[in-house]
Amino acid sequence: MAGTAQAQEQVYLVTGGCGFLGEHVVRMLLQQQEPRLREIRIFDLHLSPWLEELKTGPVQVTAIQGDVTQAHEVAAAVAGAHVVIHTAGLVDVFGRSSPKTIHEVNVQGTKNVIEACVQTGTRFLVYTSSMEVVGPNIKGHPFYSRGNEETPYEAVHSHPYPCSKALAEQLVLEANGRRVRGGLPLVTCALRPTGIYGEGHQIMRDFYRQGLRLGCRLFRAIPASVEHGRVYVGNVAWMHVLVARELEQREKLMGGQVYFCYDESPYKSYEDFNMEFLAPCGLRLVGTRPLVPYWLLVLLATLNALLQWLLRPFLLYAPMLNPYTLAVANTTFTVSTNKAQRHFGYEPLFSWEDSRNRTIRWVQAVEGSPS
Ligand SMILES: NC(=O)C1=CN([C@@H]2O[C@H](COP(=O)(O)OP(=O)(O)OC[C@H]3O[C@@H](n4cnc5c(N)ncnc54)[C@H](O)[C@@H]3O)[C@@H](O)[C@H]2O)C=CC1
Ligand SMILES: C[C@@H](CO)CCC[C@@H](C)[C@H]1CC[C@H]2[C@@H]3[C@H](O)CC4=CC(=O)CC[C@]4(C)[C@H]3CC[C@]12C
Repeated sequence: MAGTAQAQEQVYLVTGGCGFLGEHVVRMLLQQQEPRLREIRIFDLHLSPWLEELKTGPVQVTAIQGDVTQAHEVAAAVAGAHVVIHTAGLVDVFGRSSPKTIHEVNVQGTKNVIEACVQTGTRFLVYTSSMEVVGPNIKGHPFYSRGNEETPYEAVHSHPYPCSKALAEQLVLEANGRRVRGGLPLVTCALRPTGIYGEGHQIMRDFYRQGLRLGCRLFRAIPASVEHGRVYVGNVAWMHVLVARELEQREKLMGGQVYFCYDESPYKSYEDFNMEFLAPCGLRLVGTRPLVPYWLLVLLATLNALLQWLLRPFLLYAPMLNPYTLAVANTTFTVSTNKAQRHFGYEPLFSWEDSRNRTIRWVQAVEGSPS
């Protein structure tokens, strides 16, 4: 009996568990049948209907509607959890939300999660950071090609999203070793995905819809030579699950560390990579070189930013193209590292072929193929 109680003792909390990545983390935790998992708590501002179907399995699934900016709500959700996987965040590089709101959710929300761990005695915290904490910086320095966690880069930000992710990551790493209730040290680490793709990726869906509107075409805007790191959502989720599992055994090695999320996805430009999925769904990318000169794109992006500012009192104008998204899309950033493999034995769970097929099937199922 004691063995059974011991075997099923752990409670995991996934903040943002109804988001694009969060849903994959939750499903992965259940699929992998974490041996000691008794309960998964899903804490999100908006709860999704699919949660209901998960409630019939052997692991208790508890949905908690809450806001990470509210310290008391976070503390109540964290109390009694062994591990917190903090994926909740406001992902906004389009200017939909104010900088203040982005800061509140991403920075204050993360502070609340850390303080809740300390107050309630939760020892293990996995934070979903981002490649954006590195760059591109405000000085316009090129990102790096095939970089790793040690590659030097002057990370200086002005855009609210990367600023907030960088600050939050710093808080999480600095919290490593703090004494939690009961006297034991908090063990934290941060995972930095590059651009995530896969089932549920809204921007991919937006590009697909845009292509359909344009007669099954998309027009190349970024040179094919600018490579942008991408990683499959299932592998990112798997990395989170592995880190959560291994943190206790390897706290000395993993505590306070950052890990880029990587897999076998090929190095390509943002647009060429998207075509890996959109071409089998009937779209084509027009042009082997950008059809619009770069200076014109910069001008359009600046105009969009100006229009957004002018129209803000009346309506929300938030197009995909703005100076920041152009800078990210137009600056090479790819990672090549095996730190996660060395530190906690990570190998991608999904091959590139599998990741690609799953994503294609999702685009086809969501939208239906054009005739
Ligand atoms: N999508 C991407 O390419 C990348 C995302 N990330 C990070 O991964 C994490 C998850 O991102 P996605 O799944 O793409 O975003 P998402 O927007 O799909 O998911 C975020 C989830 O957080 C929840 N949330 C937002 N504000 C909240 C609040 N105040 N209280 C409670 N829950 C709240 C949302 O309801 C949503 O379910 C974020 O922290 C993001 O910064 C990092 C690198 C790349
Ligand atoms: C210039 C346009 C012509 O088609 C293309 C614009 C594409 C952009 C909307 C995307 C290009 C790169 C993306 C970002 C990148 O993948 C890294 C990210 C990490 C995160 O943590 C959040 C999302 C994002 C900022 C992602 C957002 C969309 C792009 C800027």
